Amino acid sequence: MRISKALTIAGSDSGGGAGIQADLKTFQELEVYGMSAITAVTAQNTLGVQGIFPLTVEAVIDQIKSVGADLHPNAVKTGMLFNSEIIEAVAHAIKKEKMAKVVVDPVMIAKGGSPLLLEESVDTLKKKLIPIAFCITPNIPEAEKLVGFKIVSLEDRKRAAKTIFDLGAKSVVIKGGHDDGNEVTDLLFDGNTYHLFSSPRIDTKHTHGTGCTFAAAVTAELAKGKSILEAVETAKSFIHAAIEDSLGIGAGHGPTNHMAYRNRKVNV
Ligand SMILES: Nc1ncnc2c1ncn2[C@@H]1O[C@H](COP(=O)(O)OP(=O)(O)O)[C@@H](O)[C@H]1O
Ligand SMILES: Cc1ncc(COP(=O)(O)OP(=O)(O)O)c(N)n1
Repeated sequence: MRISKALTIAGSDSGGGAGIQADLKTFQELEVYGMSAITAVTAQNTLGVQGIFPLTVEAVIDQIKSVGADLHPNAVKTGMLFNSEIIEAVAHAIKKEKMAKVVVDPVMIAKGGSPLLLEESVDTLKKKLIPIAFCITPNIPEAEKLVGFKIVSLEDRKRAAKTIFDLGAKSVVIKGGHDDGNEVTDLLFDGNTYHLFSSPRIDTKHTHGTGCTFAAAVTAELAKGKSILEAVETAKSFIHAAIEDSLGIGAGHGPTNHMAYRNRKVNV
């Protein structure tokens, strides 16, 4: 059996809904072998983030090197990177290990408001990581931080996607969860064409880890050799099912159901 492999370079969420945990669950559900390099440990649950403990640059680099030297991932995802030192080291290691198909989820602030990236590190993200991204997946507030203007209309979103593309990413998905309206629309710009992916908005507070899960699904599909268009299409279906069938656990913003997409396929 020839299995596709994906590496996530991200923070650990003790609550299991976001970060490394969400990524590995998503890889597994999409039949991709998952590997991890942890950048920071968070004490976190559905009520918020109670503690953040970044790892040393050496610890992060050694994990990426170990995976690169032996297991050769077909695609890589980055999530919470927390500070400029970690961003620079991760970008350097990815290049040194010649890792391809890098999906950058530019995680900045958790839904509860806790900063998962230092404000002063946004510039490092733009200069060091975006230029090596095959795909970058900001939500609307993250895209606004990257481009420096407000995104209100679809035209603003298209302009922002092109501006981020011009920083060096090969494709850009600006997700629409933070927009309003009865539909949630994600916008993909592949350098030539703008593609829209819409679904009905699910009325729920259980959306913890949606961004991580979506980007991990894109990464898994790219690892299997799918095109960016196919990967985003599957990721959108995966996250929609995961939100719709959410587990209702925890007293706050609960996680999504990473098993939902598979269960639906099994039951058709
Ligand atoms: N209420 C919702 N109903 C349906 N899909 C949603 C909802 N909220 C987010 N999504 C989807 O989840 C993914 C993550 O979106 P978003 O919330 O913008 O990112 P983040 O979790 O990074 O803030 C996107 O694919 C988006 O379309
Ligand atoms: C360790 C860790 N990484 C990333 C996030 C942010 O995840 P996201 O998918 O954007 O979802 P919310 O946390 O914003 O609901 C995180 N919380 N923890």
